[in-house]
Amino acid sequence: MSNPTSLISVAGVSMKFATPGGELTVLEDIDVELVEGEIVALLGRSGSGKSTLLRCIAGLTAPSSGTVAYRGNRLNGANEGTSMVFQSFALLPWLTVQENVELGLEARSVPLAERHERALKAIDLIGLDGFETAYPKELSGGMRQRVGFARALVVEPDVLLMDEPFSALDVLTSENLRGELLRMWADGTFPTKTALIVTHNIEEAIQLADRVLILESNPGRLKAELLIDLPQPRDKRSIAFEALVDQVYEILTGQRSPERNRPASAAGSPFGGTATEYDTPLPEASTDALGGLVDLLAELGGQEGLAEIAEELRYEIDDLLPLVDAAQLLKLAYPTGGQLRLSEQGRRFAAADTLRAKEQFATLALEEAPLVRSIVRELRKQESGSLRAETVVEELLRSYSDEDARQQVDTAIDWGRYAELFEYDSASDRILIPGHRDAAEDSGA
Ligand SMILES: Nc1ncnc2c1ncn2[C@@H]1O[C@H](COP(=O)(O)OP(=O)(O)OP(=O)(O)O)[C@@H](O)[C@H]1O
Repeated sequence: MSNPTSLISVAGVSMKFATPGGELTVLEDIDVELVEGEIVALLGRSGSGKSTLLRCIAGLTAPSSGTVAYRGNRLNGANEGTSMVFQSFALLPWLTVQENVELGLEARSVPLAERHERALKAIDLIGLDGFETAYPKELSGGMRQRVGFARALVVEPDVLLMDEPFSALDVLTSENLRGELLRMWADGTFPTKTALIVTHNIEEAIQLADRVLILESNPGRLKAELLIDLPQPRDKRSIAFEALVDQVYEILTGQRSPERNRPASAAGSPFGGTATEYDTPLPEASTDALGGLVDLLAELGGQEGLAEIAEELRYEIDDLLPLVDAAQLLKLAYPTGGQLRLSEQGRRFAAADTLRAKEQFATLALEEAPLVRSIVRELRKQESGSLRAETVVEELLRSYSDEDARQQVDTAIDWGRYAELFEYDSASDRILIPGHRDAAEDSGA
């Protein structure tokens, strides 16, 4: 049997962006080969660089280093062999369904009559006949995304690129659309040779793909590749499917590097702390949700599969994994083999009354959460016993984006308030040592 034709070759691709603190490496040394006849899923946490890699493959962004080639030819601009389906549908509201679908062909200078004919065929294929003259606002989310698919497929691309195409749809609609696409793929009517789908939904990746590529974050590196050789249609309740889901959770929660991908030029840490403090970001987890997770685990006997927890809570990985990271950082629980297990600390925390739980949390936060510790230390140095939250954000801008820096401070405030290590006055945006509210109001510093 001859080897399948290689359509896309990504070799040594890295991507860096400039930030106020220096360069941020988003993708590092990625090698990916897409061959004819396969569906590949690219899975990773939010911010791991999935969309950036997809944009490099589409030729919409040039990598900082490395190459992307289509059928052996290195890209130098848009990749003519691909078309894209977006999470947000990206339809033009003033054009009808048919006109939106024809757009893809217009960009490739296809004559008018042929455009009409091919658009009607794509509309028919994707189950949109009857809606040719409708405007996007008249359509449900599912129908709008069908237009997104028809517009991408009308050019009959060698490689269909999909950026979380189902994540804006409700569960039933996305299930239905995924099922239809798989049926077309199986009976050979799907007019593309290969498909690459970006997703953060583990079950979706395993349901659709022949191969799942897992990207790790900070920086985005290829962490693992899983071959999924289950026959289609795949039964999500089967033991083999569930075992694969557990395996992905295990990979995603596996030994994470404590070193943050901080910009190369950044040095030092907030308020003169150590480099390690600077490099350990707080996971975006509220104390409420963290307490809820620990309680749930305790109710379940101290251990449960991450997939089962996600299902129970109806959480996506981007909801659950920051909580798991926070529980792990604070030594309340730890992931092992796709399961989450309470530690002795975690058991005590779950069993404690509110006051004791807060005291325990305060000790853990001071020991394990560097930013909380830095803030407490800095507050003690201030005569007013208070500090502008924005000052902390500014310190963090040396190594985080604006949004991430504010999120770090918001999380630290939530943790510190719950632990009663400090208070926060939203009107003045000041963090205060408990009991120093009046002093801060007087000083105005
Ligand atoms: N043009 C840019 N300039 C600076 N930083 C950028 C730029 N584009 C992306 N980033 C950063 O690169 C990182 C990866 O972004 P990307 O959108 O590729 O991740 P993702 O895995 O697709 O995330 P999500 O699942 O949230 O969409 C993020 O931290 C993002 O802020």
